[in-house]
Amino acid sequence: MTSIDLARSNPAEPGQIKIAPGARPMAGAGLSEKISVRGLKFFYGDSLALKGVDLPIYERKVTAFIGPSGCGKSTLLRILNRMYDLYPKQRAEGQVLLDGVDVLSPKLDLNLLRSRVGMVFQKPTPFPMSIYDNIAFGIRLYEKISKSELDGRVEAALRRAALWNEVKDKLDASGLSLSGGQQQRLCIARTIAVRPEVILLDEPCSALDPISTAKIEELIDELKADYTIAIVTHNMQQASRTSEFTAFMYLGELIEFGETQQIFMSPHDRRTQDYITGRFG
Ligand SMILES: Nc1ncnc2c1ncn2[C@@H]1O[C@H](COP(=O)(O)OP(=O)(O)OP(=O)(O)O)[C@@H](O)[C@H]1O
Repeated sequence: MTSIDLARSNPAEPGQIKIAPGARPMAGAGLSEKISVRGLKFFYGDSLALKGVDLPIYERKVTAFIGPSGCGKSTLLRILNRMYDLYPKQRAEGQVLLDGVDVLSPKLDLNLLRSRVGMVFQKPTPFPMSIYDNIAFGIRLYEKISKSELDGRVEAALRRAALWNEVKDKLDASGLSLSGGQQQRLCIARTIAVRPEVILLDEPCSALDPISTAKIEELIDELKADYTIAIVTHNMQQASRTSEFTAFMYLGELIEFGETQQIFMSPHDRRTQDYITGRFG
């Protein structure tokens, strides 16, 4: 019995999560859990922002986090590579297993974690340096390689981010001289360059025009062949176009998780339905 069957045969009361914690939709269909979020709570000081979230994130699939403003989407995403660690008074409880290893462990090497789990932010954030160095910077941080190898890695990352043809003749120009959409692809190239396994995208298109947005969505579609991707988005069409799985959150809780088509076509929870049909949020 899949979690979706479980939810159908055992309808939840309002306020309950409708899938069994840690359940695996389509289990047996070749899915492997890259990240397992278990009983995750998150505190900003004394304020509880995540109230015990259980969620699988499947390998080489795109998982979208959706829900109204303030429900905890970005908080959840930022936990996956311990970004919150940069801020005092923020703390997580529970487990976030990456290939079975708890990334919340205080003993974890955070540099290594962030090379395995890369992040792209809402606003493009190129470093104030050349296009070439934007990509090379991260590689140099983690590896000692020759100049020609480095050139190859920079080119490969820019190609993979569908930016090479637009920048190959001006690699020395500042990353900040690019358009917003190009800057965001530069940030994705920078993330890919260090060969992560997971890419976290926090509303990566919200500052972009429709053409740049379409390019990023195409890119996400290509990247999922090699990477596990989690994306926070306010754009329901974007969630349905880009993701295979969707997690709907509300007031710090995971209300419903499942295959994107199921969530959008036949959500089990009234709140999910109300949100995706635009009744609130
Ligand atoms: N730095 C912070 N200090 C205190 N509370 C915070 C902080 N950042 C977020 N919160 C609170 O945590 C809750 C979840 O916020 P979060 O940013 O994760 O929501 P979100 O779903 O990503 O929202 P949005 O869609 O508006 O970006 C909110 O109640 C928010 O006010």
